Amino acid sequence: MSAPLRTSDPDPSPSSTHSAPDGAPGEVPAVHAERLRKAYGDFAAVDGISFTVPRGEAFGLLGPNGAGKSTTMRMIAAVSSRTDGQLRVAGMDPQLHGPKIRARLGVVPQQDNLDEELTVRENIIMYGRYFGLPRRHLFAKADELLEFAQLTSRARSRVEDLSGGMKRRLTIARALVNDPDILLLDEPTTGLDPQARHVLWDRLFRLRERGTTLVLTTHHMDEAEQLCSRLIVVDHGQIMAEGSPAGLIRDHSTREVLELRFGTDRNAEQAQQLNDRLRGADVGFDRIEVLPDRLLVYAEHAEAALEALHSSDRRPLTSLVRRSSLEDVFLRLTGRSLID
Ligand SMILES: Nc1ncnc2c1ncn2[C@@H]1O[C@H](COP(=O)(O)OP(=O)(O)OP(=O)(O)O)[C@@H](O)[C@H]1O
Repeated sequence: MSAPLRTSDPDPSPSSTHSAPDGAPGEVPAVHAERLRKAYGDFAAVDGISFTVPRGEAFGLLGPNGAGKSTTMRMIAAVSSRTDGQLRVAGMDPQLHGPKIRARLGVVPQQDNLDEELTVRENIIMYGRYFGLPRRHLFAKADELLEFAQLTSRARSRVEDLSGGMKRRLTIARALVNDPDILLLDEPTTGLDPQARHVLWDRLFRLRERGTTLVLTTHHMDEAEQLCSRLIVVDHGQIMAEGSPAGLIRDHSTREVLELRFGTDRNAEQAQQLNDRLRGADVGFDRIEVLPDRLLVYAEHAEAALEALHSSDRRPLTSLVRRSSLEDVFLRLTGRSLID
């Protein structure tokens, strides 16, 4: 579905010639940002971030509300100008080549902006007309995309009759009408139920397999883990860490976590005593985080840590052993939870 990004793209901007910092030699990265900054008055929503997305990658911006993810996406989509730094999309400067860049992008905004008056199929066709696609091509394309989005049986339905998951799939199908090299997705599954999210992840995974570059924002760690080959963790407009989901977990957390609940009033007081006890145990203990409703014990061997506690008189009300996740990485890096 994706046409390759070519190094020979005509681009009159002298500042847009640069070598690819990542990916195969000679390949222009899908996105390249250097000390990218966006300020509103004195407030820096994006505060000097640098990253490269080689083509074909599924790249994520993971961070809490207000981290600056959407602002970054708007600059990539060439609908918002940067205050400072460099940005290239398919080798082009969004401030100089907005229309050319937009022709090669698919954009899935945070809020669905489908035309509620039109049918499902008409939404795709109308959108395709903005790109000047020929009518006959567009009809065939709409049918292909409806099938991809598993909406063929709803082609004649009005948008207002669709479920939230179906609307999201239609927004993605519509964004693919111009065969984009790069698909930008802002919070693709926020607000959807678990089943709808999995259907959507499956569709996005297929796009990734076809070579479409995916750039997505999310504050859901499971989404980042499912979809992204690499991601940046963003907070207060800055990059806290960068890597693959597995690499980030390896670098910033223990292998396992033991979650303990002693009761709301007792969690904090238990933490210090447990800390002292686990320091002396051979369980690969790192630290304890106190959350309002539970303690998180970071240890390489959480089951063994639990056993060490069972031999004491400090019995938790509930206990759970799990693998470390990106949520733990975020907590480690920022001292805060991803979901407020
Ligand atoms: N037009 C604007 N004027 C002033 N401040 C803005 C504007 N747009 C965004 N901001 C601020 O910039 C910061 C980053 O916002 P942004 O929407 O990029 O965050 P986000 O990480 O995408 O979070 P969310 O998931 O909630 O959208 C926020 O503090 C927001 O209030």
